[in-house]
Amino acid sequence: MDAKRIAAERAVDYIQDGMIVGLGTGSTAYWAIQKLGLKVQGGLQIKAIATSVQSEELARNLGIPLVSFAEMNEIDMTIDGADEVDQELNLIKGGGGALLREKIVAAASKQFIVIVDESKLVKRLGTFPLPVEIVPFGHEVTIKKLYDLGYEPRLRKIDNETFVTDNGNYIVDGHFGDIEAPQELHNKLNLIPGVVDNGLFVNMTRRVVVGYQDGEISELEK
Ligand SMILES: O=C(CO)[C@H](O)[C@H](O)COP(=O)(O)O
Repeated sequence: MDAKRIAAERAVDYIQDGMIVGLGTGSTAYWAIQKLGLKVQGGLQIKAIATSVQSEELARNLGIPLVSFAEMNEIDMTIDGADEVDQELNLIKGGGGALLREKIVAAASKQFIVIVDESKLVKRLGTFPLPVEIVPFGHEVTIKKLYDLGYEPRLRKIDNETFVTDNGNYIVDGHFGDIEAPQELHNKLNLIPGVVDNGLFVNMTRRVVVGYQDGEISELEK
């Protein structure tokens, strides 16, 4: 079985009746939502809030009841993927462009479980290009300010069209080299006018479920 799927399905075992569940975005979260859908069809009583339009549609098609922040303000458990996980369980996320909603949902969650395959584990964050969500207005000057920070920002494009997030914003991707102080960098980036948020998730998760090619699973805890 796919290593991402193994991790995702293991994490879903933590979901219990009555919970409000945050649904992640991406190819690993896809498997968690699928498994959750099967459990709901089998009688599990939960309500969910999604981190993207894509995950919301998937959940709806599977019959998972959805809620919004207008109806509650705390999530019991969120399960989401990541692009990189370091030894402190800090993350880079946003490869799928959903980092802002993912961070809002993770920050509103009592527990935030991250699901990855082994390829996402790194000693230090920074090989994966860090996504930064920026507003379209003045994006040229925002990108210049990012460049001045030592970042080599590239406006994300899909099929030659500028990628637009579910929030109507743009994403830039770029390298900072090895990210030695993720919290510091996170704060610096978010202070730039025009930056909405960035893909660094520092000190947000205490549990990472890792799936391996050979079918093994491990859980990293903090
Ligand atoms: O942050 C994300 C989307 O914004 C994803 O969780 C991240 O990109 C990992 O994706 P995948 O599970 O497809 O490898």
